[in-house]
Amino acid sequence: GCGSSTDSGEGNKQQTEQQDETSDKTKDSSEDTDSTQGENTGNTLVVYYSATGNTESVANVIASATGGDLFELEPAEPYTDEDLDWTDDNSRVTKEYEDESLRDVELVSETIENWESYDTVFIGYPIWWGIAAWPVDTFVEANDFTGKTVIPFATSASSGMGDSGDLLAEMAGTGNWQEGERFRSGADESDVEEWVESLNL
Ligand SMILES: Cc1cc2nc3c(=O)[nH]c(=O)nc-3n(C[C@H](O)[C@H](O)[C@H](O)COP(=O)(O)O)c2cc1C
Repeated sequence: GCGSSTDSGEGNKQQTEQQDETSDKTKDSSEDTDSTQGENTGNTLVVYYSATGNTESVANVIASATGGDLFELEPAEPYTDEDLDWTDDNSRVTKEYEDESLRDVELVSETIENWESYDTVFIGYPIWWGIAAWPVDTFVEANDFTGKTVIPFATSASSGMGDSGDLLAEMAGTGNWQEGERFRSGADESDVEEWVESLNL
């Protein structure tokens, strides 16, 4: 079922400052990060969108392996099985694929509590038609990744990462984006763990 695990309370949207990369802001007067420091070497966040659970499984393994926090991106209007039927010319996902202007998927929440405290951000998604499932676009466009290491990951039936990571990096415009990794839909936990270890975070 769709995750109801985030009960961060609706309506506590922090202001998302939309900043162009020209502003060299050195002020950081807002020390509102509650004690997120501790246990781990760095603060890791695992953000993901998953329509049918495959990417979620990988995200869970990454979070366990890194001690990171999980955040599920939830479309305000969730995709039903019918919506996801790519064999149907009239399904929601097919229409969105064919008309880029329809891909602005509104999310339940696109801001993260204590965003400043994370220095490594994993971003996970299913591959749709060779690119990242577009619900993640909204998140990527809404946040400032300056100073963060960003590591994309994906699940797919057979396609590789393709340009999905590069396209997201372009959309973000900020952040130190890594190459990332694609896993098959039913990836073994051990494969994911090995990959995380290889990153030497
Ligand atoms: C609309 C749609 C398009 C897809 N396009 C591709 C594709 O281009 N290549 C591929 O290998 N798998 C494709 N798939 C399969 C998904 O990438 C795969 O099932 C993935 O693991 C789903 O992740 P999720 O369970 O987290 O949503 C597509 C699935 C859907 C629903």
